Amino acid sequence: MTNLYVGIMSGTSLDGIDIALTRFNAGRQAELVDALCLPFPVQLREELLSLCQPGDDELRRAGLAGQAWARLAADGVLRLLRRNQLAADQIEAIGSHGQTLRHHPELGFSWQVGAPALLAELSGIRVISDFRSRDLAAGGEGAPLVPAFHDWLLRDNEACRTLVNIGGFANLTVMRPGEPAVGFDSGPGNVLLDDWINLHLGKSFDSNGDWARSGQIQAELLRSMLDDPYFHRQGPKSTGREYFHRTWLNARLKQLDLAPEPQDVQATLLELTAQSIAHAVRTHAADSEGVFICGGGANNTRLLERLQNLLPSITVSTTASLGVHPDWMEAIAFAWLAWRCQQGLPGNLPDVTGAKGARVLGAIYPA
Ligand SMILES: Nc1ncnc2c1ncn2[C@@H]1O[C@H](COP(=O)(O)OP(=O)(O)OP(=O)(O)O)[C@@H](O)[C@H]1O
Ligand SMILES: CC(=O)N[C@H]1[C@@H]2OC[C@@H](O2)[C@@H](O)[C@@H]1O[C@H](C)C(=O)O
Repeated sequence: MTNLYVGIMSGTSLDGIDIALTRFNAGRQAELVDALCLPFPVQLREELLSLCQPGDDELRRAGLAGQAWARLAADGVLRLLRRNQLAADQIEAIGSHGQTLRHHPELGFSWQVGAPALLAELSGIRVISDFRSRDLAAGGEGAPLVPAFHDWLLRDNEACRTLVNIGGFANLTVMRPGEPAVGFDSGPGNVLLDDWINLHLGKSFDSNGDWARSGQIQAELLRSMLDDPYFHRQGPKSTGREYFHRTWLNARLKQLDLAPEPQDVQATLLELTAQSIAHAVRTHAADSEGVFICGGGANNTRLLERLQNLLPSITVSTTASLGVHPDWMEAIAFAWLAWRCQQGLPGNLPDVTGAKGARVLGAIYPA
């Protein structure tokens, strides 16, 4: 056994496919051997984004987009193997999340495309996929799943520690000594920020939060957004593009009869992300010795500054200070979920997702 696993994640930001080659051992260690990110070709990104909303001929288009996703992922896996001089049969399994097109825990399903059988065929490696549906079948949200990995790898037995993954959406993991971990999606992370800057400046994201920094926070708009019941609901809870989207923002601008400068809206959206995370930390993790950020949002210096400001008594840093590169945490987590499945071990935390019990997650597509 090589204990080598590949984790593949492409999240709700739709920026690209993250692939992490990882070695696990029973000593609760995850060694990141190598990783890469494959940006989506523009057409595939647009198609996947469009498939996140109801549209024409969706089933055929989703079938094709899933295959294109698998071909791109397989190229990345093979590239990673080549540059590490590894053969396919040296990899125990790939853990592939796929691309979420719909997340409806209230209806009992969460749907990811990513043609896992094709990925197994093209890579010659066993693929484990469809990680969310067993948790949903057991009455859970099917998300967030990464808290189980955070808990396995980064729990501190002496002090309360909080991890926040800021991707398209943001999720929290609170680990308090002697207690089960708490975790949930706090709300939007970068998704509204990316959409707004794309609409006004044609950029895919607001590098370092510089554009947001140039604007003025609009108090009335911020209050109206923070009033949304999602932020006040108790967990288990998870969310997605079905709920927080451009129309959600536009409805508030319209209702308040506001037409702020675009950079003021960007500043307010960044503040929404920061305040919703800070609220979740204050409510569930006020005694944390530290808040550690991972995901693409860890690169947004303005967002980190605002979080530190809103949480003056807690040190805010990134998971780099815990030895895990913030950009690869989620991909490593999906390698870990494959490792758990291979061993017949549960991948979910029922206290986090709300499932009736711990379940082995994933469907296996042999090599
Ligand atoms: N230098 C940067 N400055 C500001 N924001 C950044 C920077 N780098 C990345 N980001 C943000 O991070 C996002 C990507 O984050 P990530 O890859 O963690 O998302 P994801 O995995 O798609 O999302 P999710 O965790 O919701 O599934 C980008 O869309 C962008 O908004
Ligand atoms: C349905 C879905 O794809 N949800 C993502 C999304 O991105 C962040 C947050 O919303 C989280 O719930 C989840 O991803 C991570 C990997 C998770 O399940 O932990």
